[in-house]
Amino acid sequence: MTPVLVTGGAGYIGSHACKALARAGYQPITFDNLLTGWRDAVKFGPFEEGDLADRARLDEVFAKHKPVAVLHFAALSQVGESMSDPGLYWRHNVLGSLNLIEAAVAAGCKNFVFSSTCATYGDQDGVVLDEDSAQRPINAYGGSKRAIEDMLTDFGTAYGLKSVIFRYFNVAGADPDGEVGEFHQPETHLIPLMLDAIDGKRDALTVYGTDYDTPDGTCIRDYVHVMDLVEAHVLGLKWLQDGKDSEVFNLGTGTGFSVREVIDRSAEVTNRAVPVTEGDRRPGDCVKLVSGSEKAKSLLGWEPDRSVMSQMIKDAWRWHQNGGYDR
Ligand SMILES: NC(=O)c1ccc[n+]([C@@H]2O[C@H](COP(=O)([O-])OP(=O)(O)OC[C@H]3O[C@@H](n4cnc5c(N)ncnc54)[C@H](O)[C@@H]3O)[C@@H](O)[C@H]2O)c1
Ligand SMILES: O=c1ccn([C@@H]2O[C@H](COP(=O)(O)OP(=O)(O)O[C@H]3O[C@H](CO)[C@H](O)[C@H](O)[C@H]3O)[C@@H](O)[C@H]2O)c(=O)[nH]1
Repeated sequence: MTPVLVTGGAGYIGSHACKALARAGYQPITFDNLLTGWRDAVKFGPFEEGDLADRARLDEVFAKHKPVAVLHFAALSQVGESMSDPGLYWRHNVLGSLNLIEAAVAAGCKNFVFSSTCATYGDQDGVVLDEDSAQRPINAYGGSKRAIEDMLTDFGTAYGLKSVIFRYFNVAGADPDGEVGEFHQPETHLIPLMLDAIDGKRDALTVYGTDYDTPDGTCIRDYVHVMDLVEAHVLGLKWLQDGKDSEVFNLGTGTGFSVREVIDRSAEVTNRAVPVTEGDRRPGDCVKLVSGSEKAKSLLGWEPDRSVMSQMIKDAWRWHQNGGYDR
């Protein structure tokens, strides 16, 4: 099996990626410090505990496994936290990624797949965002991710590092087999918080802002199923292995859902009421983020067939009721 290094493989998206990679005939080697991830989520290949800040440990892992590519998911990724503690995000995400990129180049591993985000676009007056849209992040999380994108471009020019950069929109859902799923502690994402409220694990879901300039006053996002998202990564990896050029791809569906629409759909899918309270806007939130994602479909042949809102909620609900990890 072809070894690939997966940073953040113990986290939500990384663990699903490891499953997809193993299915596609790769050996996913998880490199993770378990800061927000789970040892029990590492099920599809070897585990190497380590921190991106530790260059010697990275060198050791590259030398041991000789991966042909890196898939880099490890990061801090909470918009609100990045507003209140920007230094943490710049240090952790940017310096950690610099260490990783330098270690990859030093080890002669020249294929790199990177988890970027629609947060790099910032607020752009409700336009559909495609890969050529300007990047004007309004929070330190998005700023840190844009900086890493720039770093990959510079290392490409200097050392021939080839990269596929994926700008994810909002990732949701879980592995339908229930082997892995979304489990953050604390949780900050809309759908799992809503399922907690439905289930009585929290009193209510707080809607962050009801006075936005949108049809129902709540923010709009483009939700993509985690299983579809990780399939794009397998395609991105093959793209690089085929010797193709560095590329940037959005991963979303092109359809926006407001917070209220997601709440209504969840009530339908679970057949339960969603306890809701209305709260203030959350600092750093964009009004509307919707993807132009034709490029991934046309160049990579990506087919996001599970990214239907009711399916994402259904899969998340199943995991919510039966899943979870012990460390
Ligand atoms: N969830 C989303 O909707 C979304 C949207 C856009 C982009 N992303 C990006 O996707 C990636 C994965 O997100 P996720 O939701 O799976 O997050 P997650 O928190 O579940 O997973 C991140 C993993 O990285 C590990 N990690 C963090 N810092 C590390 C370090 N310094 N060294 C080693 N391991 C470290 C954590 O322990 C965790 O297992 C992130 O880069 C995030 O920015 C996520
Ligand atoms: O309790 C909550 C949680 C969220 N929301 C709202 O629901 C929407 C989605 O919020 P999430 O926290 O689920 O997702 P974000 O859009 O903030 O963040 C996601 O997209 C970002 C890009 O904007 C980053 O990439 C990040 O990693 C990823 O989780 C936002 O309008 C948010 O204000 C609420 O109303 N109440």
